[in-house]
Amino acid sequence: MTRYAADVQPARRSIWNMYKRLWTHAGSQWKTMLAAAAAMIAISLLEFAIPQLTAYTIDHAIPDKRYDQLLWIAAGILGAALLLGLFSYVSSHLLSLVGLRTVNSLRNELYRHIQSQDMAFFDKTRTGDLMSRITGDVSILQQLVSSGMLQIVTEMVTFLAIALYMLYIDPLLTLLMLATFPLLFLFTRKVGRRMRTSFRAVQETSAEVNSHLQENLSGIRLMKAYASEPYEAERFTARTSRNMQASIKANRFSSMFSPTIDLLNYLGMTVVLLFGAWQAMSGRLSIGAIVAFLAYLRLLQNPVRQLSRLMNTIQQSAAAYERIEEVLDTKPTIIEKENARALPEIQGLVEYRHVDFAYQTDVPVLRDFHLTIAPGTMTALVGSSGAGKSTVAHLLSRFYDPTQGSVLIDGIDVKEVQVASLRKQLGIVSQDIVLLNGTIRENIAYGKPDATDQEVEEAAKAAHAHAFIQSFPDGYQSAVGERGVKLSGGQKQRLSIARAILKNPRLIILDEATAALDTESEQLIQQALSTLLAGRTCLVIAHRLSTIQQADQIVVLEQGEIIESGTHDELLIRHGRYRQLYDLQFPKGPNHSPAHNKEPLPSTR
Ligand SMILES: Nc1ncnc2c1ncn2[C@@H]1O[C@H](COP(=O)(O)OP(=O)(O)OP(=O)(O)O)[C@@H](O)[C@H]1O
Repeated sequence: MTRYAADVQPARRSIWNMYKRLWTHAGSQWKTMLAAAAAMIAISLLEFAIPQLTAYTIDHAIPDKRYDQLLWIAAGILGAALLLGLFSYVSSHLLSLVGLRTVNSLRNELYRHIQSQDMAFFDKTRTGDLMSRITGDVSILQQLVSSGMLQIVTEMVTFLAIALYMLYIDPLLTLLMLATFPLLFLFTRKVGRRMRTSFRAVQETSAEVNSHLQENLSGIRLMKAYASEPYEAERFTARTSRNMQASIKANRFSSMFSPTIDLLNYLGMTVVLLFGAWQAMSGRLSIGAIVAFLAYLRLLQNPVRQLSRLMNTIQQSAAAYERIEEVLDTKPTIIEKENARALPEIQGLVEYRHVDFAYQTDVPVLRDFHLTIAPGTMTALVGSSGAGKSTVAHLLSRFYDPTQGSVLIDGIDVKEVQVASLRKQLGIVSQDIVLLNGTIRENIAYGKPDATDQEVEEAAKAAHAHAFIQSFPDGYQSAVGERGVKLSGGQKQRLSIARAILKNPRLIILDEATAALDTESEQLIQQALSTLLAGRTCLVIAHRLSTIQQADQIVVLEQGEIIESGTHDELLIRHGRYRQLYDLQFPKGPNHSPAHNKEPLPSTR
């Protein structure tokens, strides 16, 4: 299971941290909380008043045969009951309001924090696990805020008030009764810890189920293509079983809790009854007083019972909070400098200065990578799979930072500028095309949300996408399903090119698609790319050499090192690795290759 922070906080500290964090989100609602607290105090007062009326009836109204008072007493009890109902409604409504708002605010903080993480974080984190932290774990905290935060305080106040009153009435009896409370405290502490561990296991296994589900459903085509449904069902069942076992264990603890508290409470009641009866027999206590005392005892035990029930919520919340805090404690390594300035409008000079890079510290991916790309020219990176081509592009977008050396745009180190100002000026067309749920228009305008309809249409025309978009009944307003399943591969690519054309960046990173398309679609895409690349600085990660022959510079990369570079013609003459790759792709020369039926990317010089 993923642990993000160095380690999990010790038990008590994380409860304290949890309250502190919740307070930062709930603090602004202090007025609502105050109103809820007032309603809860009113409830306590009314609960205190009702036994007083009972005691009065038994001790005075009945012996004195005060028929005239019965109606008043009944009215008093009913009135108090009505008010009790009203205040209960008010307090529970206000508390759930505070809970929902707090949790909403915490969820948004968590989302923003996750968004601010660097790519290295997302490389090692499962999406389903994050989703379950943002949804499931945060929701668990809502229960605590709604029913717990304030209730804890009011129950304690009620407890103290009643205990003081009883001490005043009969100190000895009260002390005897309170003797069971240390036992309660010890029990709660001991079981509480074990409860938290078992709740944590429940939440972790449930995150496992979520992750598995998320990965499985988004790979549903693969699963069906390989007819692996029974295998996947079995793997899913294994995860749900682990979750069920963990829940059963956690339930065993929480089910044990209430009966034990009740047993200890009955112990207290037995003491009161026996001692009180003995005192009444010796004439030191009235019957009414014993009845009232027993009623108060119930009231005194109520907060204890509530607190013990709350213990469940607190431990479950603490376990959930630990998982939330682990994410909140992670610090991105790609951090903007405090005085970072916005990257000025770029001309397009790109320099890699002696760059070393590793995803994991012990596996170097780029070694002394040194490259200059002049403004408005096209540089193509070629090399075997895994040579480090995409990594070179990632460093330019500052998805990662070099371990040595630097990456500069127009002479400015990308580490010195605000990340957003850098990425706003980059256009990335990747082979892994992501279309978001929304309309075609929204997808094209993703990099420029304020674009006019005309601008969107022009970009689509330039990307040869306008015709197919118009053929849909809803045109630009057509919805694109999850990952654009309603579009063909070539159509998706043209949409992503239209998106980049509309953004109009000076610098383009093009991760060429490897998947072969039919000739017509391929030609349309190459034409769209010609429009996109013309006049801009382009870094092309090339898989097919047919498309880059006009590049101003071709860089051959092997195992993270540049082994040769030059123009297509220069490299062919050199008879090195490029020539080797070229001969592999075009065994009988480019004109005989089926792959060559494509328009080469333009020279941008
Ligand atoms: N996110 C990552 N975390 C760890 N290692 C990675 C990550 N991305 C790539 N690598 C490793 O870095 C090396 C270079 O990968 P890169 O994707 O840059 O190669 P590439 O030349 O673009 O390959 P391809 O042509 O197959 O796309 C590979 O060994 C790869 O396994």
